[in-house]
Amino acid sequence: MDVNLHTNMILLDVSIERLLETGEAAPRLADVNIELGRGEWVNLVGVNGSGKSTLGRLLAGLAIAGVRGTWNRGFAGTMPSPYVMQQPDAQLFAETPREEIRFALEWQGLAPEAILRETEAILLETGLLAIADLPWDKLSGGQRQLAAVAAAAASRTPLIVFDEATSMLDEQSRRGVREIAAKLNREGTAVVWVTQRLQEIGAKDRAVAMSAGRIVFDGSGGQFLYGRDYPHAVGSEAPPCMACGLRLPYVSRMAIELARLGKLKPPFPETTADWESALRQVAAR
Ligand SMILES: Nc1ncnc2c1ncn2[C@@H]1O[C@H](COP(=O)(O)OP(=O)(O)OP(=O)(O)O)[C@@H](O)[C@H]1O
Repeated sequence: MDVNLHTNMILLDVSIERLLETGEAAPRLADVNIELGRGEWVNLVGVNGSGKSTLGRLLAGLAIAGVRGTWNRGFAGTMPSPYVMQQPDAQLFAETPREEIRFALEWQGLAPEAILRETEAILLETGLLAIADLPWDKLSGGQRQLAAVAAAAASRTPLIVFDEATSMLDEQSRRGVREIAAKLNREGTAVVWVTQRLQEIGAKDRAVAMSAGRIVFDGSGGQFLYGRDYPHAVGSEAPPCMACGLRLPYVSRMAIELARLGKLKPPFPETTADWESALRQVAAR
């Protein structure tokens, strides 16, 4: 057995340079240090061009030229992990959702009956059964992305990287993809979730933020939005989120303002139901 399978994935001082049009070298990744545990969920955030996709691809084990540093993919093994991108079309191999999922299962060398059984179960679970045999051009972008994610999930790898996989989707498809990722994670798959949607990150979830190729923050979602003292207090200085050029989500700005007025104390509500009850209390005071 591979002794690495129970160890964390580790990148130490990893850098990649890129050449600018002027001929100068600029960092694509600079001195990146990160550790990822088996079954962990990591949110990777940062402004456009900050290096999220490059790091995501590296964590997925995809080859990138010119990488320097040390890395060990530990529990993720030596084979590349599925890397789900924004645009589904570049990652679809087969002609229909059913074939796409069957291919992923065939790669694992399952027996034909097991492939048939699993394919049906996955199609049913992901809500793709009714459109399982339609060609891609008869499906919406959201349905094609769901099929790509279902196939990635079928491959049962210890890690999946989602690179802004829901950014082009409507709310229903977005929820569908997110649910598949959450289920995989509950079952033990580590997930790297690259996103620009900060409202997706829970206060206790791990957030890793990048800026100009560097990791500039690695901590909880709450600390990223409200400062290092969260949930005990809200920092008076710009939180790490703003320091790396991202806008605070609307609800976070509202929470900070209510805290400043003395009407709300951290930890702040997270679900819609908790917000409704908190706002009722604020209004009643
Ligand atoms: N194949 C490549 N060769 C050279 N430079 C690249 C390559 N791909 C990306 N870059 C550059 O590396 C930097 C980081 O890009 P990357 O795509 O990793 O960032 P990102 O945070 O994912 O951005 P976005 O949100 O726009 O996808 C950018 O300056 C980008 O222009």
